[in-house]
Amino acid sequence: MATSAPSPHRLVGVSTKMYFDLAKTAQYTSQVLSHLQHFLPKLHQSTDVFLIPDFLSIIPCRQAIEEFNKTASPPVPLILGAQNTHYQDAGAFTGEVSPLQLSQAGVKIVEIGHAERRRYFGETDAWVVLKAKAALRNGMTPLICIGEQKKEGGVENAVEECWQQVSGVFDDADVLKDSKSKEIVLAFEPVWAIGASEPAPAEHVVAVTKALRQRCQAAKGFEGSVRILYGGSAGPGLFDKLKDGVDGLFLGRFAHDPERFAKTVVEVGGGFGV
Ligand SMILES: O=C[C@H](O)COP(=O)(O)O
Repeated sequence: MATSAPSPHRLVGVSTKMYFDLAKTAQYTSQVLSHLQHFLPKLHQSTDVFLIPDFLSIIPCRQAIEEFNKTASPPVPLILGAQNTHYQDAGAFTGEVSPLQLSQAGVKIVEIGHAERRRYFGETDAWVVLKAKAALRNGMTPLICIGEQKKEGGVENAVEECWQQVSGVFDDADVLKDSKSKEIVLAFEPVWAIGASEPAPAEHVVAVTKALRQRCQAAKGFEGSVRILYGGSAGPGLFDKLKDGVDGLFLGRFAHDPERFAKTVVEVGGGFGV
């Protein structure tokens, strides 16, 4: 069930978008694994960490994680994600990537409705519903990105705009039907804070995410669980200011340095006694 407070089990991750080439992604993955290894076994107990590379890097990343974990004890629990999915499992959809194949490739979490996909590729709220269902029926967690366009509208406007983008998922009585996964993750990413020099102000993020959590709770018939992340110029030093509202962070550019990413993971995880 959607709960009224952030989950004690936190979630933090990075999307490399289309920033890295194949070699850089491979190098980055192995550096992230090495950094995270220092925080075992506490990492296991409190925090889920995900890495969302480009599509072509998904299988090499999975292999790199498997290879690394042959000698890591306990294994580093790095969850693999995808930046998008089609909503059908198979068919005549040239150039698209099937959610069935993503799950077969080892993907556990799928980004849906990112602001860049909405802006450049026309992704709609209706597609978000279909894609969320596609992820869930294939055993993957939908990571649904929502966020208001303009900074000036304040909290109320942001909540309305965000809820409009995702309410179709919570209103759909069948959303969890046939689903192997029962969790939805929302990433609150104000469009104006993505690719910016600094994140949205903490009081804005906390107010909006608290209100969104209430909406999720009030959604009739939704029996799954919800975690809410903040994304948009997130990096080290931020989580503590947001922790009354969010369950974790979703990073972009400010995770490109694997050490800074690991530092952020430690902060989100509550320090791991470091
Ligand atoms: O996918 C991640 C978000 O869009 C945030 O990206 P950013 O931290 O580079 O602004």
